[in-house]
Amino acid sequence: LDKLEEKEQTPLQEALNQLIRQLQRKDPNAFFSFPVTDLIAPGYSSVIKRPMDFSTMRDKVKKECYQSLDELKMDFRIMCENAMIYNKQETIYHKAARKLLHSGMKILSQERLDSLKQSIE
Ligand SMILES: COc1ccc(OC)c(-c2cc(C(C)=O)n3cccnc23)c1
Repeated sequence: LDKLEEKEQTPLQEALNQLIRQLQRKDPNAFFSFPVTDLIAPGYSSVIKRPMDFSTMRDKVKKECYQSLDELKMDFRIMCENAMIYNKQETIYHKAARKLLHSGMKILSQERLDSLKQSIE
């Protein structure tokens, strides 16, 4: 297919996109929607070696970079931990990241992922 023709989503891609939608609802300020730039966060790229955000996750789903649901969980954890490393504890970003990580780990619990995996096989 050339670039313009949409490819059919695999069951794994559908499950991944559904999880990302559920996780993004826990980020109402959209602090995690797009990559953090050095413009809005001075020195960010020299502190954070593995940047991650929801738009990058969506791109990775589209490019079939994720081979499992657990790989999405790893990127989600990295995204939240990055914010808790770069931003000091008292900042809104650090607090938002801790809260997002907590609620996200429920959405990505082993039980939830195991039952989703059953439905994908
Ligand atoms: C104030 O509105 C926005 C809008 C988008 C943002 O990141 C995509 C952020 C943002 C997001 C972050 C994070 C996630 O560390 N951040 C850190 C320092 C300064 N700004 C941010 C803030």
